Amino acid sequence: MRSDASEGWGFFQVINHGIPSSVLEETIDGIRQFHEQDTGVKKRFYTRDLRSKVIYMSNFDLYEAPAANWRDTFVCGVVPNPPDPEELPGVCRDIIREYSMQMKSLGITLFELISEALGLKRGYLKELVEDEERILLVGHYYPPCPEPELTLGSTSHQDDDFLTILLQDQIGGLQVLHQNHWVDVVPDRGGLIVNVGDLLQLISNDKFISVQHRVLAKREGPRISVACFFKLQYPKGDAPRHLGPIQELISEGNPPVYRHINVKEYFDHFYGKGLDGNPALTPFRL
Ligand SMILES: O=C(O)CCC(=O)C(=O)O
Ligand SMILES: [Fe+2]
Repeated sequence: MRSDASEGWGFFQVINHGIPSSVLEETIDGIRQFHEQDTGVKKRFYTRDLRSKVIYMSNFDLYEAPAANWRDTFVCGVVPNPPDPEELPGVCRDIIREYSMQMKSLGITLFELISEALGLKRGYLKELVEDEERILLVGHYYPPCPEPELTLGSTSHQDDDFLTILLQDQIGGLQVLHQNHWVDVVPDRGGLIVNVGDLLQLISNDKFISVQHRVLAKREGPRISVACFFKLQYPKGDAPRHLGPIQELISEGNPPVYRHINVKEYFDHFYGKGLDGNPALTPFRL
């Protein structure tokens, strides 16, 4: 595992993940094939309802964010309730199921390593999310852009999850903010990128930092990326689900940086503002 950690741990590249390169290539290919089908075929999956099991759309935050992004997106929740095979698009059905299984197992390993890095027992984070874990598979398609200086593939943002495992093709365009400079994440064939998200920043009390990232629009393309978001299920009903800095990480010398939040409150804030470039955790800082 390589990391860029001089400002807190926020961004890694995982190389020895054990996932066959053919699976990575077929996943990119499957998502590309989905997006390159006739509009009439894709229409069946089009919805702006983020609660749907399978979603095809452009800009989830079209009506909230200040600007639209130059990309289309396919989304499906793969854990805990994956769609029935026939609910998935035929062109990428099998590879989505295979890739999801690989992600679930890599996610467990990453949660174990991060628990240990925080000085906690290996199973700590896994137990914390047990029964509530939600993994979303998100397949982006960034078409070639005739005027890339006028727009972005994705506006600067931090992810609303614990961590995101990201697979990108060879086109490039992803950048992370490091010491106030945008740094290219150069595509590495066979490598997977791991971005720390807001929820891990919150519970680790800023030991891990949610990485700010964006995607440039490019004349070359299309660019395909597949992001797996490890998050919590959106709380249903009235029972609040609270999350705050892990007790074991708090001491007199290390006071909590965040208050305990209701997860619904965080998600409502994140989706209410869209990808507007502002950190979603700010209102929850003490
Ligand atoms: O396409 C990429 O490389 C990044 C995607 C991303 O940041 C996201 O889905 O949150
Ligand atoms: Fe992201």
